[in-house]
Amino acid sequence: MISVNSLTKRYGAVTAVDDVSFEVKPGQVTGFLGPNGAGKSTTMRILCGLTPATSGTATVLGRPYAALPNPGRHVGVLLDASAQHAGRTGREVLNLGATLMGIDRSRVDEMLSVVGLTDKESNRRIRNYSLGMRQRLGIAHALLGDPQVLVLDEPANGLDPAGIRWMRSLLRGFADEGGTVLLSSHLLNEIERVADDIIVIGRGRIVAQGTKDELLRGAGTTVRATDERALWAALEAEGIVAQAGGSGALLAEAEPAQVGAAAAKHGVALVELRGADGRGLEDMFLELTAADAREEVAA
Ligand SMILES: Nc1ncnc2c1ncn2[C@@H]1O[C@H](COP(=O)(O)OP(=O)(O)OP(=O)(O)O)[C@@H](O)[C@H]1O
Repeated sequence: MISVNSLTKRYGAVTAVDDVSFEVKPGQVTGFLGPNGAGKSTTMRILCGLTPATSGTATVLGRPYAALPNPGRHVGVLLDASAQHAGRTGREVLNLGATLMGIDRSRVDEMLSVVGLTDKESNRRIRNYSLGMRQRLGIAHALLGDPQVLVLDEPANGLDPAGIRWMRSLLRGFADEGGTVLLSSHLLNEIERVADDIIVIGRGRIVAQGTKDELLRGAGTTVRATDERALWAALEAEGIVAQAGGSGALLAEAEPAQVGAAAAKHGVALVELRGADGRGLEDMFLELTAADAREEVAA
């Protein structure tokens, strides 16, 4: 469990994180979504004790990260895959991690195989790794201590499509076994495909949070009948507001079950009944991104 309460971080005149609160539950993948510069990394750095907050609190498993005994055994962190010593081999980095955490070195081989780094690759120096290989090594490092919580900042960066798919199934499996996952990305599509819960951040503030279904579900119901006039009348009689949705369909401001019941009550045969397309999240995210892009151009 991760808990962030009224977290604020200011760098001089810049408020990178502005009164942010959210919870990340076990057994779920929570996507932390926001355009570049939204405050994702800063929030995660505070959560992992790398940056002090200006105000507010962030706890993992009920304590600030720094107060966890042997934190690597509880929280796997990947914030910057390129932050490892470039002159060390991947295997050396993992061996060092295992020693620091007091873990048997056999776990190193296990994790190398989980992330798909071959023996030969693991013995190369990190300066010769591609970004995708660095991400894989970072994930191996995060998983090394067999933690209950994973905090991953843009882990899919640099991975090829097969790598991204692999990462998704790894995170899904981790959460299905009861693990807690906080995963950041600036790509809606990436988050949409793996997350159960989504937190959207823009300019340091949370602009939306909820389950993926809640956020992606559009308001209302698309409904179509062979007799359009009868459908209008049935909805009106039941006090359901509707508007024309194009091609004979109506967009009703009610849940599909209510709309279906209204049609049945008035003997109207339906040919289509479904929740309206959820474009709300994408529109909101594009607005955030567009506003930031405009600012950058203007600067
Ligand atoms: N050390 C720092 N000093 C000054 N400003 C900073 C510092 N770190 C971050 N910022 C600013 O805080 C804001 C949030 O940055 P942050 O890196 O948290 O965003 P992000 O959502 O992780 O972006 P990205 O997707 O590009 O990684 C930005 O305006 C950034 O310039």
